[in-house]
Amino acid sequence: KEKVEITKEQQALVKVVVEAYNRHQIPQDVAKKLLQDQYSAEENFLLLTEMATSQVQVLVEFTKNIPGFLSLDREDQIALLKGSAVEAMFLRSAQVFSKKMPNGHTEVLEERIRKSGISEEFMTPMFNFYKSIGELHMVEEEQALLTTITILTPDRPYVKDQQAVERLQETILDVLRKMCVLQHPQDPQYFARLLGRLTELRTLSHYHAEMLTSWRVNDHKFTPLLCEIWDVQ
Ligand SMILES: O=C(NC1CCCCC1)[C@H](C1CCCCC1)n1c(-c2ccc(-c3nnn[nH]3)cc2)nc2ccccc21
Repeated sequence: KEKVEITKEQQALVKVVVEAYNRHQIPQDVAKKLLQDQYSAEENFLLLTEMATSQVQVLVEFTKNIPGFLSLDREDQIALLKGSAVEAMFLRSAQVFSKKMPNGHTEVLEERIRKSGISEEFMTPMFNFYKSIGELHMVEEEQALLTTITILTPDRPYVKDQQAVERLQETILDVLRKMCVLQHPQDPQYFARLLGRLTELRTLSHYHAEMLTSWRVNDHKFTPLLCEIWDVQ
């Protein structure tokens, strides 16, 4: 039985990433807001674009704390941010949805999202993903490292030096693998299941452009930042 241990520098890396991940989190208030009131499709679409815009800004700040990210080619940094923004948004949404809430609140939140204005056909894949993330009961280190692995995906469009990104991603994968073994000794497949969610996440994000245009609102207005990142308008 191999003795798995996390080295001193791996511990330091996790600390930096988790602190940055927690520091750069948009206020949890989107769930609270949704639980407080029922909004019209127009108001919900506006809320989504506001939350998504602030999350992209937060993501940019977060990546500055990923060891090695700022040493990448500057255009590659942009390509990685652009390529992972939608996945990071759904991953964050899944984490917000899976947060422990008082009895019945998750059901209300689900209902509010189902009635928010998104077209019905996307509900199943979206909630299947949210529930599959929830079932993992990820600790915050796993959430932060999984988001980092998503950002450091070498085969995003327009990335020139894929090897450099691969090296950074492998560093994170290695420490996440060890953490999973230590955190879930009874479940040797846990790390593999965690990575399997990234495949589900990529599939879900393929629907994104269609999801946006399918919102039952008269005018799909986006912020300039979202036009850049989401390739809309
Ligand atoms: O605000 C939100 N998500 C933010 C969470 C934090 C990071 C940035 C995004 C939206 C809510 C907006 C208002 C109407 C209800 C959904 N949201 C979504 C969600 C729904 C549809 C699309 C989408 N994408 N393209 N078309 N529709 C994206 C995300 N899933 C959520 C699960 C839990 C809590 C909020 C959730």
